[in-house]
Amino acid sequence: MYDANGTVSKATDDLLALADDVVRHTQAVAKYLRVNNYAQPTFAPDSISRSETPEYVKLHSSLKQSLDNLQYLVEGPKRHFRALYCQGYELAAIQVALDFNFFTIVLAEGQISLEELAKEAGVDIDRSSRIVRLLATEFIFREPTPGYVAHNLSQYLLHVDEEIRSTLHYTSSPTIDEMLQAASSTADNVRESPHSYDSALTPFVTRHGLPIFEYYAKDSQRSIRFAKAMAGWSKLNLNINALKDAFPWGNLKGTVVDVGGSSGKDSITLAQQFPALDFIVQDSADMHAAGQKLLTDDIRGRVSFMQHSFFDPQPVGDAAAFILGTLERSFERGFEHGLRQIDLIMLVGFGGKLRTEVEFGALLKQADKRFEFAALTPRVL
Ligand SMILES: C[S@@+](CC[C@H](N)C(=O)[O-])C[C@H]1O[C@@H](n2cnc3c(N)ncnc32)[C@H](O)[C@@H]1O
Repeated sequence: MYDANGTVSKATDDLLALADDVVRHTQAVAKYLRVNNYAQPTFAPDSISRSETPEYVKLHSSLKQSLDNLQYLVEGPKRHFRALYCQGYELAAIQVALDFNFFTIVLAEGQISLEELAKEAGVDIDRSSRIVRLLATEFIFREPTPGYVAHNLSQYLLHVDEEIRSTLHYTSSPTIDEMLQAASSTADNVRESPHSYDSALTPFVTRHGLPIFEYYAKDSQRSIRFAKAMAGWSKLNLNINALKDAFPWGNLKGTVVDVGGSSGKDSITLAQQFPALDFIVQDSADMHAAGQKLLTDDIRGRVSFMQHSFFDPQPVGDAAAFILGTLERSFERGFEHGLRQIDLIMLVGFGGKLRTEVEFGALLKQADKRFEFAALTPRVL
């Protein structure tokens, strides 16, 4: 199977050796949690949080790599494709559950009969039950007694966190037809322009007829959901400690400009931590409407929103720093799957790509030679 450099490693090309690796890495994870007084994960519905320290992320990544290799070796390519091929149908089930509010109808406590769920959702019991039962195999719902549905860990998270629910919804819902539909037009888009691509002709444009942010500019409701989805996306991906630690924010004084900062989640988090700094979040008015709701009293006076397009000259001339929010870090083998997914999201939605540190530095210099590259924050872990 594959080692840290992505090459085939003889040492682990053996079922029992891989199983040993899994045990060894699991022991390391459990020990780290114990020594640092973190709770051990359980299947209890509210066992949601996991440590976000760089040490934990590294241990988790090693374990995951061994688990993935072991699973692949056990199932082989036929079963692997069988599972991959069916993922679209699982997303379809999630779409129905999101559109018909299953995640809010099934409460965080107790259980509800499938009949009642179907009635409240306004969907027949036959299809409601089938959707729930497929999602129960994905740790989303449970059927503790026949005919009754209760939350599982993932449903609990979706029930209590509207931002994460929005992230899932904008990615997968057919009624707000966005990213999943755009992704399904990727091959058509490549056919339209097989040898080059740019931000004007993305799979999103192929599918929806106009670029993503023009699409949002025409629809306030979807735009606000997108802002919430960005906040949820940060929660799913961002190692907030890494963002805080990646740059000596404490040494700065003055104003930090968060360019294309959406609802300002990054700025809000940093403002809570670094009281000497003010933040200006630049984005569209709809993103700001969503951001205003996230402000807490302790930082209200230090985080402001400015409607500004990054294609126009930067009006804040004396900023202490600029945050260019969609930075991703260069690949590390353990994170590669998640990063490669982001790379495709960038292609589908924006005609963009994931850049390594070197590529990003070159891009900044191309924009203006006076830019100094300060730090690349690990955003996807
Ligand atoms: C992918 S989101 C990233 C949000 C946030 N920076 C983060 O990293 O989570 C890109 C953001 O850029 C904003 N945006 C797109 N075109 C823009 C423009 N011309 N000027 C300013 N912001 C823009 C979008 O509204 C959106 O909020």
